[in-house]
Amino acid sequence: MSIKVSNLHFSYGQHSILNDISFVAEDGELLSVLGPNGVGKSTLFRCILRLLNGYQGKIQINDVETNDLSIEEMAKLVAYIPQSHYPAFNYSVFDMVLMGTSVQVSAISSPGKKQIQLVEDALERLEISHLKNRGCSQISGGERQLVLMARALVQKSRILILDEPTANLDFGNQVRVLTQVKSLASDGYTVIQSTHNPDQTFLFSDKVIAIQDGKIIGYGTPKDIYTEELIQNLYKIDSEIQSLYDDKVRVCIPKSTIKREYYHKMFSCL
Ligand SMILES: Nc1ncnc2c1ncn2[C@@H]1O[C@H](COP(=O)(O)OP(=O)(O)OP(=O)(O)O)[C@@H](O)[C@H]1O
Repeated sequence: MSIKVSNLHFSYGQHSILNDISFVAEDGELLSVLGPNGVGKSTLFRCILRLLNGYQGKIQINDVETNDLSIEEMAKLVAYIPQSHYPAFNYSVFDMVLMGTSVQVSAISSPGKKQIQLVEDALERLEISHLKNRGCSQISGGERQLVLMARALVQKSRILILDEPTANLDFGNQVRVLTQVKSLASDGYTVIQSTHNPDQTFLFSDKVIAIQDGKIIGYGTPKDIYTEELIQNLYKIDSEIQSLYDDKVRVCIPKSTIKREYYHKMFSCL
């Protein structure tokens, strides 16, 4: 299922945020959105999810404009996974995930065997079945992020939008969550995520868009766009990008963190 954004402009009042944003995310693609704080990544997601109106341009899912779809139709097509947050109610993990099936059952019927099986399958897929009877406020941030992903999976929407899925997670949980995100894309889901980590973006994404000052300043495969110039333009950081393992990995090193003489010694022998 493809999602296509064409010439999108959005402003909060007089404050222009998104300026002529165009990109496509195809079936089975993990597209990452990079950009500094406050650049408009969440605003872009809110436009796609129809939580914000009043934008100019087109947002299409499989060539149908999202404005022509009802909220129910949108929920069947797109699942949103917000940044991990502390839940207001201590629902069990099982119940929290079960809530994702509400798109498939009518308002007056209760979830049946099919929905319960869906929940069991999603918990198993994300390797969190052992947590199913725990309260959502009694699990870790990383586990909670996986619970939110399981809830999105049972919604059975083929497009997943994740707002900084690894925010506040330790390194191990970041890798676990991103590995699951990547595996969902490999299974044919169309996945769009925002992120603040360029190295991980390089490692896990199929495509990247980089936004600065409301405009796309980089769009393509990670290999094409992950450069020192991009890091300078996005974050105003002078960096050295090192390529490892036949360019399967790139690591960004801020030059200011390396002592001058050590820096020269280290890189003159490469
Ligand atoms: N409801 C709102 N009304 C007015 N301005 C807003 C509103 N929501 C966000 N903004 C502003 O719009 C800009 C973009 O915000 P947005 O949350 O989309 O950025 P972001 O790229 O997701 O940031 P971050 O990486 O920090 O999460 C910011 O300057 C923010 O202050």
